[in-house]
Amino acid sequence: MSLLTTHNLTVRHGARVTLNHASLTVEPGEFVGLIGPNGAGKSTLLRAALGLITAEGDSSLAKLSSAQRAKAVAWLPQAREIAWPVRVAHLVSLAQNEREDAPEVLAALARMDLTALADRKATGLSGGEQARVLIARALAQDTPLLLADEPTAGLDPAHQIACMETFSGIAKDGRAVVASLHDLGLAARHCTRLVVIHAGRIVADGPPRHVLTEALLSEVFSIRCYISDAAEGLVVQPLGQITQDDA
Ligand SMILES: Nc1ncnc2c1ncn2[C@@H]1O[C@H](COP(=O)(O)OP(=O)(O)OP(=O)(O)O)[C@@H](O)[C@H]1O
Repeated sequence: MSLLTTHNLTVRHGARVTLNHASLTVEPGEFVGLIGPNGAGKSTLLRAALGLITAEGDSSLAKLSSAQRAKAVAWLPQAREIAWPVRVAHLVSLAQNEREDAPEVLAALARMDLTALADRKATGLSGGEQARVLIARALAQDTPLLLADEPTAGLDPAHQIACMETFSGIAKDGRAVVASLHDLGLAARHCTRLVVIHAGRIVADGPPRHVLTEALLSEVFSIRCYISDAAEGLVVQPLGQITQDDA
């Protein structure tokens, strides 16, 4: 059974259409990377799919009551700053009725390399450490679906890889993750599927090898990339901007 279905999801901000008839179905086993330039509509799609902002069209999650939705989906928003001076373990345990010894809480802390920081005040951590705490809280919710808005932002390379491998593991377990991402290399290597948003529209949707072509990267991102199907997997490295002089 699909974990998320949107049909013709459309968002307007005043006269501007910021999400234009976005239709998407997410199945168990998928790790979907949402990619697109700044302002393309990635956060808008995630928030409209969750029912957090007013939208036309349908989303299977937006129809749920808040109690049903908390069981169906975990949500990691883009904002990462933690305002409450609570212990890290306590903040993560909020996803499990404040049971700090719940296996989901302990596993999430370990997965985000936070076990040694579990007794520290969350507000006293670095920006990247706070980001890992919020990812851990979303993981501890242990839902069939996780929606994450730029989960790897602010993380060092090792923790970015750990985050992507964790999400990949969730998909391999038969659940699903949809994450907006700016790092095309990480998206190419770890996602099972990429959905490209450009000016509010879904313009490509498929396996990374099919989606990440020179033509699409030029058209949507105005960049040149090195693309190689290496033994380790698909490698995509942005090389430079395409300017009007190159056209
Ligand atoms: N509350 C709002 N009022 C007016 N315009 C908005 C509002 N929220 C978003 N937008 C506009 O909607 C468009 C899509 O924004 P969105 O945040 O979805 O982009 P994004 O793809 O997530 O970008 P980024 O990569 O920069 O996070 C942008 O042009 C943005 O300015």
